[in-house]
Amino acid sequence: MLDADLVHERDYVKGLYTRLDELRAEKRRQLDAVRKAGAIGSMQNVSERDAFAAMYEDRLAQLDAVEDRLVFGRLDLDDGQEQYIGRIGLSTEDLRRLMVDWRAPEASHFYQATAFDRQGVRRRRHLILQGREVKAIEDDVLDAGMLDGATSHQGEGALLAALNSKRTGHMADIVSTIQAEQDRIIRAPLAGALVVQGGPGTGKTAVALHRAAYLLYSHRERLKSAGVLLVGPSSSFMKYIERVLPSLGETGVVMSSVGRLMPGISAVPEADPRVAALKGSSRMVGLIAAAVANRQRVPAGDRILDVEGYRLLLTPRQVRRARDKARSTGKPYNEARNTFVKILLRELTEQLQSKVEASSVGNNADRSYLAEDVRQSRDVRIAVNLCWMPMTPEKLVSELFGKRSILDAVAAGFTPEERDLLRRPADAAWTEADVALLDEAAELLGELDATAGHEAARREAERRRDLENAQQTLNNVNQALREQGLDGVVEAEELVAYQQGGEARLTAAERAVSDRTWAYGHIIVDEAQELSHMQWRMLVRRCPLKSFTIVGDIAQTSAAAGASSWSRALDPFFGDRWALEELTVNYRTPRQIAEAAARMAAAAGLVVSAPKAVREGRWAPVVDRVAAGRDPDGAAVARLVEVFGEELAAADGGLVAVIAAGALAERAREALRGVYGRRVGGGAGSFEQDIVVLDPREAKGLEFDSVVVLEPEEMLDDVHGRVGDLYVAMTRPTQRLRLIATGEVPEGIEREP
Ligand SMILES: Nc1ncnc2c1ncn2[C@@H]1O[C@H](COP(=O)(O)OP(=O)(O)OP(=O)(O)O)[C@@H](O)[C@H]1O
Repeated sequence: MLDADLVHERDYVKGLYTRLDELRAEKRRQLDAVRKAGAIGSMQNVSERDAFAAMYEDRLAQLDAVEDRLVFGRLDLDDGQEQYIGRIGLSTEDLRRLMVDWRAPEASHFYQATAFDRQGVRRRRHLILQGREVKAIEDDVLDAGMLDGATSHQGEGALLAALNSKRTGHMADIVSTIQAEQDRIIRAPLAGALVVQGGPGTGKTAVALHRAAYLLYSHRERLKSAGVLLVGPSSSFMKYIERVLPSLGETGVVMSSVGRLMPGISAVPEADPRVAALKGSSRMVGLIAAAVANRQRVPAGDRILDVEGYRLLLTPRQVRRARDKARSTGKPYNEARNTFVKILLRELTEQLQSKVEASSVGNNADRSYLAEDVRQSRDVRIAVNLCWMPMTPEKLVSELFGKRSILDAVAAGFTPEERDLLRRPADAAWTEADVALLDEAAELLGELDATAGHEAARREAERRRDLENAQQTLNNVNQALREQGLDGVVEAEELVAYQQGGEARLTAAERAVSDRTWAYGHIIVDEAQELSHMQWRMLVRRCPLKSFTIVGDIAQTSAAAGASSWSRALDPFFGDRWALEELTVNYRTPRQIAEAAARMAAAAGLVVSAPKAVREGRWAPVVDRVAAGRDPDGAAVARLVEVFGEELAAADGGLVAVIAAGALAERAREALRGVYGRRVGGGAGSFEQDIVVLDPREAKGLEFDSVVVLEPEEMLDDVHGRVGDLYVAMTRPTQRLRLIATGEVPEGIEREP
């Protein structure tokens, strides 16, 4: 028999879905009306109608995105009120509130209240839904007085149910079970830099994403036009998290991996850690600056230039004076070049004028064409360019690392070995380490096209005009709707609010990604420990207000140029103006596995903040020792194939990952493909399959039901990786871990306390 509470909640939740359906129907009606409005002639033109149609489609998509687990909580307050908490706010037509948005201030009690600090909450109820139906309810009674005669509900807690659920290859939101320490971080003030340190599985990524949604909700005014940027380590990671924000009703966050922050460039990882370390170091600041300065040259001697048959003289002194004047403008290289060119052209024109006058005595005809003659002269153009070449970041960096003579001229402080590491063929793909250098160069070079600034101003003016037109359209649309008897369906305020919000979404998300110089209102960095000094420079440039949320785990650093301490990484940019918060509970990895990983790390000398695991696992880590024979890698892979059926069975339809370093990963993938065919994916973007083979760096930030690590000892040596890599690999599973080793098993893994 269903108890009365469950019946009550089912009724209430049914009502919420009914209201959601009504709103959807209303939006659909508005959409149809706007489409028809064009036909009756009140709309100004088709593009306006399309703009409004797009607006309603967008609204509908938002309402559709919150279908799953629309509501998840209820608070019973001291004053007798009941408050339902869900993905969005909902009210009745006469504005009686039915459900509070989880990001609203009053919803924070749902996540924060405890028996010791009740915050006016008597009871917190979790509603566990399947489809649209309440399957179970679970109460935290905070006010002891309520326990008398009250029913208590058994069953798996909402949190444990979420943690035990099968992984899908895409991250899910945690909005219904955010824990208090996470909630405090999500709702932390916008200003300043907040660093969130936490061991594996503590929900750093989840917190980062929910914080993005929270900030956009509660600081919409400030962030709507500047936007929020969320940066992750790789494109596979961005793919893994891409569904979370839409499920929270947010589509306005710009998401990018560090390798994609320069518009038009899609970088590959830097294969050689020594190169990554060198290109990430602060020494590159001086090198790039020197490379830029090197492109301004004073000729060794006088040059004779032919202009329309007249011989003009360009002296080193002239060039030096023009260069110094241009530099003193303080403008970037390409913009200062305009000053340089103007000065030289003027001086050469004066020379030409004297010569022309000397050769045609008494003729004072218009000489204005002379300046044009000088400008058009091939000799002059070559001479000016040799002194100060217009430059793109790509050309500068490509020639710096591609031409030995240029590198030797500017890299005095670098050893020959270091110069060898910096060399790259001109046609090589740009790497993630290069991107930060290109950005540094772009900053020093400025716009290549002198008219680019004007172009931006023109676009801005156009955008403002569009906005005004849109306001005008608003009135027309309402008029059109009224004519169809739909009076009042579209509120003017609603449309204006949408227009502002919609316009912001377009500006922040679409304009920002194509503009290197875009200044974001806030930047959230995930796996921040991986960033090099040069990458930090690139990010800080994109948020002059220095409003940052920085999440990561120093112990998981694997990038050669990554951080070994927050202070060392951040002090150069934020001084002591950053606050540190810590997450202390591991929600992913079962206790036995988390402890083995922490013991291994400690034995290998890595200091880790090992969080407390929230769950006991069904399995201790399985260690499989295999005779190495003549081909150890072959033996490990053979064993993998042999036991893989067992792992699939244990994962019971969930995801199984094989993590191996270097060439071994490729071999394992081939072997598994031989047996499981297309079920086996590898590397970035393959998480639709239920078997994935990855190297530890690709596995960063991801999780799987079951994980097999091949040759763990190999991940500890410097060739294949660092302790952090094995630590990352071992902490990916939500259920089960197996290690296959032909040699030593790293110390600490097998020893139970
Ligand atoms: N409050 C929560 N409720 C439910 N699940 C949670 C909660 N917090 C974290 N999780 C889950 O724990 C797992 C780990 O979270 P997340 O990936 O954000 O951790 P992380 O700290 O970024 O880990 P890592 O540093 O190892 O990559 C995810 O499956 C996430 O959904």
